[in-house]
Amino acid sequence: MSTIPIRRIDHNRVMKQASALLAEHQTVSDPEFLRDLPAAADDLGELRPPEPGEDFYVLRGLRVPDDELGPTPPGWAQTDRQRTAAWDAVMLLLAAALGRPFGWHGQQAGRLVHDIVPGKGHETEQTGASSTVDLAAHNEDAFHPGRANIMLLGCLRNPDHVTTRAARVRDTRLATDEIATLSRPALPILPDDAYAEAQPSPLEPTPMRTLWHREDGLCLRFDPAYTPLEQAEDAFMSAYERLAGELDRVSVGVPLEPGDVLVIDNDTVVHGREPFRARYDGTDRWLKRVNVRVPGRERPGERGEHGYGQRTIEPYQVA
Ligand SMILES: O=C(O)CCC(=O)C(=O)O
Ligand SMILES: [Fe+2]
Repeated sequence: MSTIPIRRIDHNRVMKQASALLAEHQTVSDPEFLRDLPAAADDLGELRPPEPGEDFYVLRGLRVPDDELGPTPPGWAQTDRQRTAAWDAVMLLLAAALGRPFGWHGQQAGRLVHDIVPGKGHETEQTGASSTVDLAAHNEDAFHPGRANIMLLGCLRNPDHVTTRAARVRDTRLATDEIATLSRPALPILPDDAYAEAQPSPLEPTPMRTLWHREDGLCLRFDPAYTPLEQAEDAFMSAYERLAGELDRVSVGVPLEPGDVLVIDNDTVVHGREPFRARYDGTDRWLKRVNVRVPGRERPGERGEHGYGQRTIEPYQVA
């Protein structure tokens, strides 16, 4: 259970589409870029979404010319977006071949492609900008009913071979009563530190299910760092700890290399990252992240949740 599924991707084919889009449009935030994206993604050919048994995988084959990237920015807001426009385009092409990329009003200025770099002062947070702490296994944006179905993490740079981790809930072994306990709404999950203006939210926290079911099997909604576990009842807490232990047991280390794109089913897989020491000298680890919605994938138990007032940005439309 410790191997990482790898799917090959053709560098020239993807780059040809990315270059063609960027030749027409200056930046990936052009509305026309997004208008032309679906057709360009179609031309990439079939990209299979994560599926049961392979609900995360690494797309490998893209080559990143390190000297063309420029220095790793000290924070997402300092990214030279012109210089990495090709990689933003690549990430959006892959995302559009799998579903519909979207953003968040409250994250990274609403951008569709997030830059994940270690940030001074954020070392011990439970967010992508941290470094010295173990980033605990979590579903992305678990606090929100509109979170991604699929998440892409593309690696531009990872000089110290820092390991991302992924764990599938369907590999865990839990007792029937533990599954039943975790399938009842119990505790809320609160907005994470990447949503600074949502904290504290004036809205009443919503009790949420940790485990739930999709047509094809068990799913989870898990983010212990933002769950007020001190409010848990004993039976819930022991089931939750069992789940956390099992996720740890089945987790797989994914040391992303430049050009790798990790594709994760955000309903069945949690991800985290080992601690590392940031360099803050322009050579740091640098990932690009895109959230993807798969139309028709409902989470029935979550209808009506307020999502703490956080709103998605969904400019990507398929004709
Ligand atoms: O840095 C990583 O490998 C993962 C960070 C993370 O959880 C994220 O960007 O959502
Ligand atoms: Fe994450």
